[in-house]
Amino acid sequence: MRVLKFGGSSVKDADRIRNVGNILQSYSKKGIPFTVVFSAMGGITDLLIGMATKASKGKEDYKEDLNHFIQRHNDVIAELFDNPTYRKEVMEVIQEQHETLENLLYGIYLVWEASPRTMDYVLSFGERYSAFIIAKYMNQLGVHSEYLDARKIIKTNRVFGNAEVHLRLTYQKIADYYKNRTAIQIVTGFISSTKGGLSTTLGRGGSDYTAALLGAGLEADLIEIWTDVNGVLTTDPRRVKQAFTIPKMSFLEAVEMSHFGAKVIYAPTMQPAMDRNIPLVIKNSMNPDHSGTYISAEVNLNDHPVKGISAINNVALLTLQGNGMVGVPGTAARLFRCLADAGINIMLITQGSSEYSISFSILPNQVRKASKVIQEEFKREFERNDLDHLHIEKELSILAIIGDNMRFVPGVAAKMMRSLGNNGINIVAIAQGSSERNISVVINKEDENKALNALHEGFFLSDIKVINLFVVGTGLIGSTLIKQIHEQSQSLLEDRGVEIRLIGIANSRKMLFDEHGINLESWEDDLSRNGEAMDMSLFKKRMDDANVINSVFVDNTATDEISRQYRSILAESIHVVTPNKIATSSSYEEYVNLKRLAQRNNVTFGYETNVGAGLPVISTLQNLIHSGDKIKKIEGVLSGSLSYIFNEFDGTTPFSTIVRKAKELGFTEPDPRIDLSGTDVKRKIIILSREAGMKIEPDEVMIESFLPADCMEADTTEEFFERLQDNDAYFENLRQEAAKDHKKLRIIATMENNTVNISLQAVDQKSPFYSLEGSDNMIVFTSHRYHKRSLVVQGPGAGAEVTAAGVFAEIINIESQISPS
Ligand SMILES: NC(=O)C1=CN([C@@H]2O[C@H](COP(=O)(O)OP(=O)(O)OC[C@H]3O[C@@H](n4cnc5c(N)ncnc54)[C@H](O)[C@@H]3O)[C@@H](O)[C@H]2O)C=CC1
Ligand SMILES: N[C@@H](CC=O)C(=O)O
Repeated sequence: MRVLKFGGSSVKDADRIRNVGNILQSYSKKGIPFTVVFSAMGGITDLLIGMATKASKGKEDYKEDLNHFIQRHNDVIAELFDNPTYRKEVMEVIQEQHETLENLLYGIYLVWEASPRTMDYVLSFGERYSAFIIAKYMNQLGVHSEYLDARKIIKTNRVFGNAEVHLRLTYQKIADYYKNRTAIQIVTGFISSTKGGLSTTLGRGGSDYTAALLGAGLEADLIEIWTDVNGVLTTDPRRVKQAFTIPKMSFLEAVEMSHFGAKVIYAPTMQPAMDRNIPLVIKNSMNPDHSGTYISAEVNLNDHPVKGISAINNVALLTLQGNGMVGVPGTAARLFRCLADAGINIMLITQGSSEYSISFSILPNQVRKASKVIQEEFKREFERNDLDHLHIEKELSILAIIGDNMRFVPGVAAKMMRSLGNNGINIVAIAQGSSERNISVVINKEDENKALNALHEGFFLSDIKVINLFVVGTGLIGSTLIKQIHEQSQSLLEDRGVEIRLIGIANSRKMLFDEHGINLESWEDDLSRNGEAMDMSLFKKRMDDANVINSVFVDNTATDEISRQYRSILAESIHVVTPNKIATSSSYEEYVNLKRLAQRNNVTFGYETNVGAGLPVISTLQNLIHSGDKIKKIEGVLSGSLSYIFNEFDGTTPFSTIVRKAKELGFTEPDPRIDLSGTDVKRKIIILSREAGMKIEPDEVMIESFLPADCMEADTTEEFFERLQDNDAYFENLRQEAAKDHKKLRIIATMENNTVNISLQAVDQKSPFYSLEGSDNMIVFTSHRYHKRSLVVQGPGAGAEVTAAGVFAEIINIESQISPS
């Protein structure tokens, strides 16, 4: 025998009832013996409570609710019953019930009173209507069924509203009633009666309880709870899109999940089934082919250690602390006794072994009462300052990871903390029972979504890591980066299990957000058509509000308006990756602070492309330093554009034309004066010197300008080019002077003996810089370990493809940092 139970959502209208009818018909055809429990149609119980409450306050508009109630049922009957005989039969009975309910409510309205006893009777109408209508409908479908009012078989005490069942008597009555019955029994959920026949109700989760009682009384093989989701999910699917059905779980795991907000099953009411070891299955009436979740006593040691993650949204944490607690037996007992006496339910308790404080969480609406009873209980201790003030924190959430197998696996708690910590989520309190089936943390409510996603990714989706990008700057480097990500996204997913989602994008004019990911093909059109005006503080707010895990901010601009924001972005535990050199080459303090901030918040501050574009210059230097080497000298051609310009400058083409070409090829800065003035090289050598351990400020770099002064005085880029053209002869002269001695011109930056300088030099064939080509950079590190022969990094040091690829690589590398395993 199976017991099936359908909740209100499965029978909320005629369509849903037809759907349930099809399910039951197929069971009947397969010859599976079963009985079915029904809740009231979705929303009906609330409607009944509302109308009775209004009537008890003498409000006449209860009648509107009543009419709505009557109309909903009449409509369902009209839709379901095409057979006139059935329809007439049903309507006659229902009409009578309408009148009884109407009279009952009128009585409440007259006496201005609805006692819990009366209320239970009013509520019984909901289930009685639904089960009766469905029983008749099943007969119309040709399935021989009978309506069973559970008040005949479920007997309780007289605690109206939340009655306690006389189990033995009830089981006996169930067994007796079902003996020799051939028709399928269609039973009212939630309602019961006293031995004397007064209507009672079974409290929260009541229809599940009815199903469990029937299961136990009939010694059923299986109890099927039919709802509107595919079983118990790993977590709340409204918060975590990747949540999926847990195929199997133990009774105790189900109990833990239900305590922590999984609404699918109210496990305490399942006790009768658990006592008699009757498995349950949670299924979706809108998707009957889905196997749902099977819940039994069995614990499979091969199962994943964590089965589910649940959350209790909005709790308060109270902390009682003070020296007067240390080593004093009975403090905890007094605290929890006074709270229990006040009817305050405690959801989580934590106490450090120092015994200095006890923290516990309760619902926020109980804080005032809890505070009052604690003040009274510990009045003397507070007066004597043995206890500090009661500390109250609100706007918190409890998150719990749940699983039987956690107790066999070390490192689960560590993984939990790491997943949260890597996403900048502060843990206010931690609790783990010695059953090790549940580890709970208290966090700020505003972090709840992010935390659920971080944990879900950490425990269930370690095969796929999502990186959420916020990109500012869509010029040469920005647009090339997005193109590269688009081209590479499929293989990144397949080969590395990394999904890169572009959540926000902006240029100097517009910004656009989509938490599901901006289309990487049409982003340009979408941004210009649908984007809103760019405002960096709003961009940051949107980024904070999105509160997504593994967030990476990418600055592809050349402005300090954006780089000034890194501090606050890193402080929010958002990774920063940038080819923009302004922050790292500004004051030493800023450079150090940003690095520290990133470290403290466990995020990447990635600026490898600041020097040498896509070449591994900074990482090579960092590896030398981290492994204990000491840098004696850095010498380099650090500008890709200047390298290109001087490599091309052979007398056949004027200097200014080559500079224009360098800009067209994407080698120069957006403003080429930054390159030609030596500022870009200065920024790079500052960064390298700092990485090598030197505390250098920008004004300490000695730079020999090689540009005629009038060029630098140009107001616009175009004017700059014109003045450069006027000076073509000057540059040609410099070139010829060098060429006379078989030398080539190079801008070389040097750091040695705590001094840094940049100069235009004519180098001969013996110099490593002589044979550079294209936009080559060459950086020569001389160190304690590399003193006979230097370590050299050489290659193209500018250009959209190589630079964007360098930025891309830093983004991908963040994956290893977010990997929780
Ligand atoms: N071109 C190269 O080879 C290399 C460039 N870089 C760096 O890459 C960065 C980007 O260079 P490009 O793409 O060539 O520049 P670009 O001028 O082509 O693009 C800059 C982008 O930033 C946006 N932008 C400017 N100010 C903004 C603001 N206040 N708010 C929002 N967006 C703003 C612009 O709208 C534009 O989309 C620069 O910092 C440059 O130094 C670094 C290494 C190599
Ligand atoms: N403008 C820069 C580009 C890389 O930083 C250069 O010329 O090297």
